[in-house]
Amino acid sequence: MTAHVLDVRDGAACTALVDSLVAEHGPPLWVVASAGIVEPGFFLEQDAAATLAQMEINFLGTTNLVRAAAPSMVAAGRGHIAMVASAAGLFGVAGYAGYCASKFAVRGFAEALRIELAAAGVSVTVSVPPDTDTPQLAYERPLRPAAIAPFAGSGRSLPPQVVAAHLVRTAERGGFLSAPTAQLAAIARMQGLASGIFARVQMRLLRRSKP
Ligand SMILES: NC(=O)C1=CN([C@@H]2O[C@H](COP(=O)(O)OP(=O)(O)OC[C@H]3O[C@@H](n4cnc5c(N)ncnc54)[C@H](OP(=O)(O)O)[C@@H]3O)[C@@H](O)[C@H]2O)C=CC1
Ligand SMILES: CCCCCCCCCCCCCCCC(=O)[C@@H](N)CO
Repeated sequence: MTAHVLDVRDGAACTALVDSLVAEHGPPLWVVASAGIVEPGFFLEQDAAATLAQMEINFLGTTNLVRAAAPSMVAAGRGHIAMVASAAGLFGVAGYAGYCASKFAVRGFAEALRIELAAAGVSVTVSVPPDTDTPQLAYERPLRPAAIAPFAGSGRSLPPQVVAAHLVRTAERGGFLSAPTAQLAAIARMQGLASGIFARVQMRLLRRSKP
């Protein structure tokens, strides 16, 4: 296993790294966009830099990686694109307005991209986990507004391995939302009804228009 370091805000760096990896190894079977940050705090008490940083890394960073990797996967006709959003990308959580926006953005992007790539055989899956035991959660907990902690911190936090394994399983069976707890899965199912129908309608249109 090898690791390479880059800033996902740098689209050119994402393209250069992915291009060199594709040249060496061929198109990826898996791409996981997980880089993210959280800056908790009530919106009116936060500066614009926090909103910007969360959008740039969580949302635009995700699109930079996908833009770099997807063309070779489409050409290969296979592969899984997985993105890590959040339960805060399913519903609003006070104290997380900018974070929620960035994660809703990831989910909206993925929902549309999934339709666009379906005929090419490339799957798109989004993880919407609750609190997960990582350094980010340790950073976030003391900054989470106390008034919202009874809701935002209501569930037990999951081990990252559980979240990751659920995402892989969901992608492998062609599912869209990976909601790794029963409650979140129920919420995702309720909310996704219309999106699921609209996706099928659009996939049919795209398949028909293919030369
Ligand atoms: N932990 C939680 O409770 C939850 C997390 N999530 C999401 O899961 C994803 C992973 O987070 P998690 O593992 O918890 O957090 P961590 O802080 O533990 O890890 C985040 C990773 O993102 C990287 N990263 C941050 N900024 C950039 C950047 N500009 N360019 C490249 N890499 C960057 C960090 O790299 P480095 O260390 O080098 O800065 C780090 O490896 C995030 O998108 C997060 O929002 C979703 C729901 C719950
Ligand atoms: C009837 C009530 C049912 C409620 C079920 C859902 C409860 C879970 C609330 C989840 C709050 C948001 C988690 C944000 C995780 C996250 O992205 C940050 N930890 C990032 O670091």
